[in-house]
Amino acid sequence: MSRLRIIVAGAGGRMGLANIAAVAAHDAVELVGALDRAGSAALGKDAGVLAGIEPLGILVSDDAGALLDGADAIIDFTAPAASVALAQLAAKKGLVHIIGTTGCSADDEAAIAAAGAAGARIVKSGNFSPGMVALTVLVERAARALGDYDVEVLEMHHNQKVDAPSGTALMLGEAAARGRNIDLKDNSVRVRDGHTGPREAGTIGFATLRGGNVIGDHMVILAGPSERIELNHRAQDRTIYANGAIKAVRWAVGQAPGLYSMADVLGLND
Ligand SMILES: NC(=O)C1=CN([C@@H]2O[C@H](COP(=O)(O)OP(=O)(O)OC[C@H]3O[C@@H](n4cnc5c(N)ncnc54)[C@H](OP(=O)(O)O)[C@@H]3O)[C@@H](O)[C@H]2O)C=CC1
Ligand SMILES: O=C(O)C1=N[C@H](C(=O)O)C[C@H](O)C1
Repeated sequence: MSRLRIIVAGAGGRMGLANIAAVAAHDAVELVGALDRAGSAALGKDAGVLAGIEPLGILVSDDAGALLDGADAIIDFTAPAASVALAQLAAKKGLVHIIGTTGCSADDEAAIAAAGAAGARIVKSGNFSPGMVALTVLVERAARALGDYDVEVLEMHHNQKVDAPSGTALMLGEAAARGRNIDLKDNSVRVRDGHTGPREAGTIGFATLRGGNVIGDHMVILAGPSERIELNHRAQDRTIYANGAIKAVRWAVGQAPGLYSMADVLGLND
């Protein structure tokens, strides 16, 4: 079987570099293009050299339209505006679009869903690590079983991260909210400052730490009257996300157009 042809967007970014290296190392896929924004320092450079592996003969370009004609899939960990624009292109060309970008607004999410309805095969997740997706299942069950415990989600990332809470923290919050049959957006406390008063029962709290080069640490705490359960995940290498994105590409090529999650890829919604 021929290898799936992949374009990596945000090629010069932290995840772009990890995605290039992971695609180059995988037998079932091949890198056919590398994209970055107009004006990026990565433009014109060899994607393999940028990623610290052998030269691949693929130069980073800002011409998405031209590159996508020869591709089956885009792996995109960039920024919300870029992901929306790529989703619209993917819809026109019927491509697989893997979106790891976090910090999307409600309007961005609606535009991405519309691109799925219009012909793209999109897998979007705040975290592509299979371990993290498994953790969301545990969190949902624990939040259901311990219905009166206080749920707090704590995350720490590197000092260059631009959105908060992390996409993963929000996924974990959504999982806890599902376990409680409540709507996260009406029951979350995203920041605390000043004289806040006592904690409101039933809410899901978030706390955000930033520093150093932490790849991604998340903890869900369920605090009860005389005990505390801590469900922890620590990413040790961005390869875990990149390999999850490749798994999603391989799954999505066989699906009808639409918007899917990593839980769909792993068969957790069957
Ligand atoms: N779902 C998951 O598993 C994971 C998700 N992420 C998410 O992925 C995203 C990227 O993270 P990270 O790699 O650390 O960030 P970086 O800032 O290192 O990389 C982002 C890349 O996207 C490029 N970019 C920014 N804006 C645009 C645009 N409008 N058009 C095209 N390219 C653009 C940047 O170019 P330039 O630098 O030139 O501005 C850069 O190359 C974040 O949202 C992060 O939260 C990260 C890890 C895992
Ligand atoms: O920006 C990052 O680095 C990460 N972003 C994702 C998020 O917002 O949860 C996933 C991972 O935690 C790393």
